[in-house]
Amino acid sequence: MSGRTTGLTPPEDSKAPVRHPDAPAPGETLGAHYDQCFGCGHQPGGLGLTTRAGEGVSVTAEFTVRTGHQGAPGLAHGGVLAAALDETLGSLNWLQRVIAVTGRLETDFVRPVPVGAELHLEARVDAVHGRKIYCSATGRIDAPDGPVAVRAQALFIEVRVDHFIENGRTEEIDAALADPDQVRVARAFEVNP
Ligand SMILES: CCCCCCCCCCCCCC(=O)SCCNC(=O)CCNC(=O)[C@H](O)C(C)(C)COP(=O)(O)OP(=O)(O)OC[C@H]1O[C@@H](n2cnc3c(N)ncnc32)[C@H](O)[C@@H]1OP(=O)(O)O
Repeated sequence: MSGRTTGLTPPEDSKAPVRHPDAPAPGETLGAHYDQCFGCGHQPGGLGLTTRAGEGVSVTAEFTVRTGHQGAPGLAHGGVLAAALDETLGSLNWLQRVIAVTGRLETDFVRPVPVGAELHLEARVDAVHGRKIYCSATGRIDAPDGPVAVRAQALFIEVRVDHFIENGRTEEIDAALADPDQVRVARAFEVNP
């Protein structure tokens, strides 16, 4: 394998990640950050990922590959697997109480994942440098210690809630801002909203 790109290598003066004191306890299920989210929301075509807080700044998640997730016959689409990794990595936001979005996501597809398989994902923050959050994730087939199917290295960039307000379609942003549950979730992510 060719190894990491420089964009995913934490600078030498990076800091160790810090779990926020108000982060959900290890084992606690993390809710959806947005009900319409393809990854963690509750919509028929989505992944319906269930994520739990882990130790330190880590999370675990599972999702079952369904027929609507196919690329080749009987196998999960690579983009769906990358989305599952991306979503699991995004859930690390809950433990740091920051809002961060994916800047770069590098994925290794190690094994094909059949329809019906349950993908067990684990993600952690490796290092933080200013707004840059360096993290990694692994997806295993059918058990937390099952064969590795996918791996990812990622760089998330911390943003303010304005990132969504300024860039999202007005219709959905207005609905989100009018929804007290959504505002509560945004505040749970952001230390200084
Ligand atoms: C109301 C809703 C509330 C709930 C919300 C919860 C949402 C959670 C969602 C989770 C859902 C799941 C997750 C999802 O799916 S998130 C959805 C997918 N991601 C996006 O849509 C992000 C699109 N990109 C952007 O908006 C901007 O490019 C961002 C914000 C990322 C940076 O633009 P910004 O202008 O702000 O910053 P900057 O350009 O000065 O860069 C800053 C630093 O970062 C470095 N850099 C940047 N990119 C890369 C790269 N590709 N490789 C290597 N390095 C990169 C850059 O060199 C610089 O470094 P340095 O010079 O400082 O050393």
